[in-house]
Amino acid sequence: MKKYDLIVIGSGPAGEKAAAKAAYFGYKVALVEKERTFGGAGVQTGTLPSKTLKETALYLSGVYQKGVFGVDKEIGRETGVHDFLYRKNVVTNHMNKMVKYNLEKHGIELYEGFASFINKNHIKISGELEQTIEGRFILIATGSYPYHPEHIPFDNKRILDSDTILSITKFPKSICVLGAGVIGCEYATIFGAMGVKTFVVNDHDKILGFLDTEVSEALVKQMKKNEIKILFNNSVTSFEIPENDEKPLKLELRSGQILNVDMFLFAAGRSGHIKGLNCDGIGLKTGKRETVLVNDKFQTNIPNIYAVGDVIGFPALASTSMEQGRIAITHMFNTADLESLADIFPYGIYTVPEVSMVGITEEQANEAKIDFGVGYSYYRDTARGMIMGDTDNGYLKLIFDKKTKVVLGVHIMGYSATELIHYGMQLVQEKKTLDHLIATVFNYPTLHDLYKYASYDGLGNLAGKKVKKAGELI
Ligand SMILES: Cc1cc2nc3c(=O)[nH]c(=O)nc-3n(C[C@H](O)[C@H](O)[C@H](O)COP(=O)(O)OP(=O)(O)OC[C@H]3O[C@@H](n4cnc5c(N)ncnc54)[C@H](O)[C@@H]3O)c2cc1C
Ligand SMILES: NC(=O)c1ccc[n+]([C@@H]2O[C@H](COP(=O)([O-])OP(=O)(O)OC[C@H]3O[C@@H](n4cnc5c(N)ncnc54)[C@H](O)[C@@H]3O)[C@@H](O)[C@H]2O)c1
Repeated sequence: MKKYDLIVIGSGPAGEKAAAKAAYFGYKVALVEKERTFGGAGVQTGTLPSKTLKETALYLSGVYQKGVFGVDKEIGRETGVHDFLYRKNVVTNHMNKMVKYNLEKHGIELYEGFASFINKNHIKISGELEQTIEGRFILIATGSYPYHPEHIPFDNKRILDSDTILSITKFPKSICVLGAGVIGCEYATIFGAMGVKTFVVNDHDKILGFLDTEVSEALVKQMKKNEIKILFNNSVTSFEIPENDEKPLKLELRSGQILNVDMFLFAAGRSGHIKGLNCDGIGLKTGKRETVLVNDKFQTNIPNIYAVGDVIGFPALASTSMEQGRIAITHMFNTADLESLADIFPYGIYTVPEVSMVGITEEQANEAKIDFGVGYSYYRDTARGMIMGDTDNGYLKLIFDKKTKVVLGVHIMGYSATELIHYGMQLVQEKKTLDHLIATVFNYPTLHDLYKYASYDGLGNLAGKKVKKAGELI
């Protein structure tokens, strides 16, 4: 039987980065992946496919060219599902090879098959070739899958989840998205940009519940402007699927309304991938929504078994999953480098328009009884925003401590928000002040001016010279 220092289960962002780090430090590593492809939800079904589809939708619809040239680009009649999925397939295939190359380059031994625990050191691999391998340490990085409530008749054709939406063979004229979390909002705005009549059904009165409420409301306004209809405090209670695919699905809502749409996308949560691992059999503690319970070192209740990524639940991001993988290796092998996950990290929502945030929201500042001020700046008021012809009512909002003027939170809605946020993250991490910000020179014209003018606005607020109304949007 082959013996390893470490066996990693899963080749998603968490498993790949952990395996590569352990191998880099000279340990003998095996990685087991149940699929023929590498990269998990990060590469195959989640992060990169959806981000590529967003870019494709922007390109095909010319959303951002409208603001510059003032013309609506009609999505060509001939634009079909093939064009829509083409670039996604190119990116996925390329990144699949990149992950495999990275694992092989580090000398990691790859096993194809389904892994399950025999005991705390032995993993059975089921597949074409059944075998058992032994590991001093085991890392569970099995990710998550779309949760399937019983009352939803998924058929992989028209009633879909975020995995099966990637294999559509026909473009819908209309779609209902259930859930206004990250997946729901991102896909709703992708389909909205493609000119698909889009409905979002959410069981709360707020989309993307963790966002600063003002920003969440600003995104709702933009979605409505892009003709996406959001049905709040509602849900889908029953489904009627006609035999003839040309006829619409009939969805009954909790409110009693009926939606007749071509397609339905479930985007209301995911569960951890622990089925078949035999966690109970070896006494591994698990939690809600099929997650594995870990301590702050990502160690389970069985000391040589660690778990990272989506399978441990929140925050369930590719960005944080990779770091968790690297940190788990630090603790297994005492590499003494990366000890813990940064407590300040950004959220990037790849909607149209993008939204990104770091640090605290107004609601959190109120809850913590912080005496805070706010400062706003709008894309359209910057030279770069004017050149771009901002069509998103994009803006940046700073939240700062009134006494010290230290920046506590940055919130951006608009073009490239997920890129622009990183400067804001540095400000929050390093506790920089508004004075520091206005003394900083940026390239001109760039969108970084947003930071400078939000600072001036904040300082104006402090001095009682407010000229803009808070949260003002066209
Ligand atoms: C639609 C969508 C969009 C997203 N967008 C973003 C984004 O923009 N930014 C971001 O940071 N995050 C995003 N995420 C989240 C991100 O994809 C996940 O957080 C990330 O992929 C988790 O990484 P992981 O390695 O834990 O798991 P996964 O990527 O799910 O990988 C787990 C791997 O383990 C394998 N596996 C499972 N069980 C076994 C077993 N028993 N034996 C062998 N192999 C097994 C699976 O086949 C899979 O390859 C998105 C997710 C979705 C669904
Ligand atoms: N850009 C990103 O970083 C990104 C993108 C996509 C996904 N992800 C990750 O994937 C995870 C899962 O995302 P998600 O959007 O599926 O889940 P989620 O839990 O974030 O959102 C689910 C939404 O659906 C609503 N909902 C739940 N049940 C409902 C029902 N029966 N009827 C109506 N509405 C209902 C919830 O109120 C919530 O708003 C996220 O936690 C996130 O970490 C990240």
